[in-house]
Amino acid sequence: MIKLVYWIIFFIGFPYLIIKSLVSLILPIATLYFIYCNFVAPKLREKPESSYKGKVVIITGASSGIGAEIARKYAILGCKVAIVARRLEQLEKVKSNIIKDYSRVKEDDILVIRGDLTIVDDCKNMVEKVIDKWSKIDICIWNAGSGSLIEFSKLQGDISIYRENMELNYFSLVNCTHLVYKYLEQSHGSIVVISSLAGKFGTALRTSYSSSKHAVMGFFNSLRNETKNIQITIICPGFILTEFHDNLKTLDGKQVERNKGNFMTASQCATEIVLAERQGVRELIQTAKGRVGNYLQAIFPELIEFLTHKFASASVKK
Ligand SMILES: NC(=O)c1ccc[n+]([C@@H]2O[C@H](COP(=O)([O-])OP(=O)(O)OC[C@H]3O[C@@H](n4cnc5c(N)ncnc54)[C@H](O)[C@@H]3O)[C@@H](O)[C@H]2O)c1
Repeated sequence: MIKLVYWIIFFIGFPYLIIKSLVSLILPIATLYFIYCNFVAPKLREKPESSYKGKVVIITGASSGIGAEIARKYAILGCKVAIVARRLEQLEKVKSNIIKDYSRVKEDDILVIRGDLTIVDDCKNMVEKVIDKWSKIDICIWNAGSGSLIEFSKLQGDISIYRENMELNYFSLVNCTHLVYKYLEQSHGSIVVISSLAGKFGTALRTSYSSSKHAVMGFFNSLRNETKNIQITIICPGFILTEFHDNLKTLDGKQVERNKGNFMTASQCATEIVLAERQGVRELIQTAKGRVGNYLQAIFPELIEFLTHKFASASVKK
């Protein structure tokens, strides 16, 4: 009988005590670490608004949506802003609206550059123009991007949409980063990459878009390890109210109908992006569901796959 009691203490009592003390030690430490990393450290790192005066910022895809709003935020901070996209008229409109709304932003503070970022010479021209005008580059916001919704099994022997997504969402960023690298090293500057939740999770209909955003995140997460002088911030927005959804490429070329009721505004999205850059955040996932999903994915990938599959089946049907 006494032996049995010893055995119970040995096999249940001791493990119980060890686990309990570990939990009571590890849980508070993990919670404090989480709070420090997510709330305290970013505040401590936050660059003051005044340090942005005169900084040179390049923003790609600034003719609409998130890019246009980011341009506005940096211009208000007193930066010199180069806005880049293919549609010159739209870019001029973005520029004149900013100048009209904020009298302290002058004509000379915003440089409009027309360019298709999938064309290497256009990217070179973009960098040359900025250096000619302001002789330095401090922040690059790689925002231009396009999406697609494709059911893989319906492809008819043509993967051109995959190449187009990759060309703009991945290769153009690699090329532009290569071109600005030495300037950013000199200025100890920043790169902000607008990825997507699709860069963190794979979901149905997004084999093309999601792979291009996964690729770009892989590139910048690796590059971060090669440089000490350049800050790299990756942004993963959820659904944002922009033209992006009207321009999604589909196999039949038709537009996709969407209920946009709960989409975040481009202005809110841009405010969070600029703050993330100021606070030196390495990765910002812009929705609560996305943040929880990201933690769960590391521990229970099957659960996330089950959930994404469930939601995706509904969207494939639609
Ligand atoms: N809107 C969303 O729900 C959402 C969600 C997650 C991620 N994103 C990402 O945010 C970024 C900005 O998208 P948005 O929502 O503002 O959409 P948007 O369509 O308003 O903006 C895209 C911008 O990229 C420009 N662009 C497209 N192709 C180009 C090219 N070849 N050369 C130069 N410029 C080009 C467009 O002219 C436009 O200015 C994209 O990278 C997109 O993948 C958007």
